[in-house]
Amino acid sequence: MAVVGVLALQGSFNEHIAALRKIGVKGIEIRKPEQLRDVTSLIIPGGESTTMAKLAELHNLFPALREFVKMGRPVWGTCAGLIFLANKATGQKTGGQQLVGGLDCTVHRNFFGSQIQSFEAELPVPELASKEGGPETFRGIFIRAPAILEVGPEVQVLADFPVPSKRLLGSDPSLEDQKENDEEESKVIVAVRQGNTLGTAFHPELTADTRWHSYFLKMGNEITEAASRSCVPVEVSVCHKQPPQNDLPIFQ
Ligand SMILES: NC(=O)CC[C@H](N)C(=O)O
Repeated sequence: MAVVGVLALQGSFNEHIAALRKIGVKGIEIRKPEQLRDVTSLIIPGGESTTMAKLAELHNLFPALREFVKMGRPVWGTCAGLIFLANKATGQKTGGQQLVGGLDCTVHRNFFGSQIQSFEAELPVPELASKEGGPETFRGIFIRAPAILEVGPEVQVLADFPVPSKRLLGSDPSLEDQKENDEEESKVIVAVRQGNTLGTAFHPELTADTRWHSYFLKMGNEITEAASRSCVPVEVSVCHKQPPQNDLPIFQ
């Protein structure tokens, strides 16, 4: 049986563990570097990335987290976790914060505004639906969420979200004069994959739809199978044919 580590310094780690339990997978809380040895994949949850980074520093977790990503183990960052995994973050607090890195993208913190501007949206998720079945869209819960503004060539975009073009002007000074863009729509990226690294700007663990969790688990299977045919693959056989219920919160 797969054992997934969930970084448990702060934020929605319990909700991720509950979502994993729903698909029959054990999630264990990670608070110390040596605990990473016991898991084959890792989820870095949402929360508050500056606080989480300070706690990770305090527990000397950054070198072990970077090593884990470098080894090609599957790692998924949601929201603040996505910020952790980005190679570059903008909109940080004064003094910045340490990042784990590994995901070739630029993430803008709090892109959609403050806590009260948090929102939910149905996101088209073609790759997720083709691999996991179920509805063509996924209900994204964005809580003071970041957005991905740039990705490198090896990054696969799994979901994006429309925003007014002028919303992006502040992030690219060369666009300042394009006032005619006022009514136009652009897109920001909200879910990506690069090899075994997955990032979502929203919170799948706060919905009843476990497709991102099973998608992530299968990323683990892909490398396990490649590394050793003798390993027992993770069983993830969840039926997603019915549209998921909106039954927040799922944490039990
Ligand atoms: N829901 C979240 O994880 C929010 C992330 C938060 N805005 C940060 O910068 O850390």
